[in-house]
Amino acid sequence: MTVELIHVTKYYSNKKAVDDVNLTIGDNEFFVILGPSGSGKTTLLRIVAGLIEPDEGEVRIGGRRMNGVPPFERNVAMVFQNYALYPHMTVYDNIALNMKIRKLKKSEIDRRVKEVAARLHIDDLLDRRPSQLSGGQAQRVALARAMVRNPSVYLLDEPLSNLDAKLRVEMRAEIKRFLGSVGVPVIYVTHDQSEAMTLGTRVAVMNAGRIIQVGSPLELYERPSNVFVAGFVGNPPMNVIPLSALNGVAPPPGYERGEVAIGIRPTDLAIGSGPGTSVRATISLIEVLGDEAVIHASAGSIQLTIKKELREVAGLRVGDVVAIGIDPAKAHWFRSSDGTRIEVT
Ligand SMILES: Nc1ncnc2c1ncn2[C@@H]1O[C@H](COP(=O)(O)OP(=O)(O)OP(=O)(O)O)[C@@H](O)[C@H]1O
Repeated sequence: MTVELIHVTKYYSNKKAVDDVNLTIGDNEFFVILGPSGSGKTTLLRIVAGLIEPDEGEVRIGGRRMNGVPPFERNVAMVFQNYALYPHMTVYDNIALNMKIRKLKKSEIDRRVKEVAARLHIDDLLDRRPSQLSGGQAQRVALARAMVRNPSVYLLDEPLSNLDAKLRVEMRAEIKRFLGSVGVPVIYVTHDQSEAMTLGTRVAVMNAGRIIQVGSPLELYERPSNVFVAGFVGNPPMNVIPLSALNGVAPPPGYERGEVAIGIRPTDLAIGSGPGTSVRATISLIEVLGDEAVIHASAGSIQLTIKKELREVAGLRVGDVVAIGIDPAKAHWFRSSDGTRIEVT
């Protein structure tokens, strides 16, 4: 089964919430749509589900045109941000409902509910109602309900957004384990780049209704196609500095200094002099993140973010003036005019 979106556009009033999206998502793909709030991710997912009709373009599932086909005929399983469990039903009945509607045998329903509940460690919760569940338990019930269905495609809309950090990481692993090899496309929407990078076999970065770049997590990280992707993928974001503000680094061949910006990942900056050039900067903030630290420093109008292992920077204090080494071999280059990437070979 593949999911194809061909020139899909959706307007709200005269604003394009989804703007000419073209994607083909294959079997066995765990496809993540990553973008900031309001970029059109949910609208796109709902178009695949059939909950919203596009104004232009075509949706195909398994090669069949789906425009005008109601959601229940598309055989998609959707897990919503807020779980959308039926409050008056037990966990068991919430999971079983779709199979009851499809008139499966009672014994078969019972077998499948118990099997999926055991896999998701919710087998002791089957008699409870949704109001008696924690967020993480409710999330697993919503997932279980989707997983008993053998759908043509799984659609998940920020299913982990209500969980605390620890449970989110645990659930991420469970989702990857259960849905990573189901043999049908999984489309997963998130605004969290670390979730996208750990879950996705491919990731589409979306902004203002448009797909900005599609690639593997590594491709997006190593070759962001523009400044937006460079700033959205990777934590903390890449440093992007107009070259006119930086002495000692030459622009790429064929460009003037004023035409380009240099991008350097926080992990690629050196503290102290390294290969390349260096700038003197004053440390304004030190954030300790477990065994790593993020140092914020300013050099005139330039703000820099540097990420290092904690033990490497243990002696530094706010207010210290340090040399920050910028190695052009680690640089990404972007056109100042439109933010697009310049390939330097
Ligand atoms: N029913 C609607 N009527 C009018 N505008 C809408 C409607 N639904 C969404 N929009 C607008 O369409 C754009 C895309 O919204 P959408 O919910 O798809 O974004 P999103 O990327 O999923 O955001 P979030 O991460 O905040 O859920 C936004 O500008 C939003 O305000």
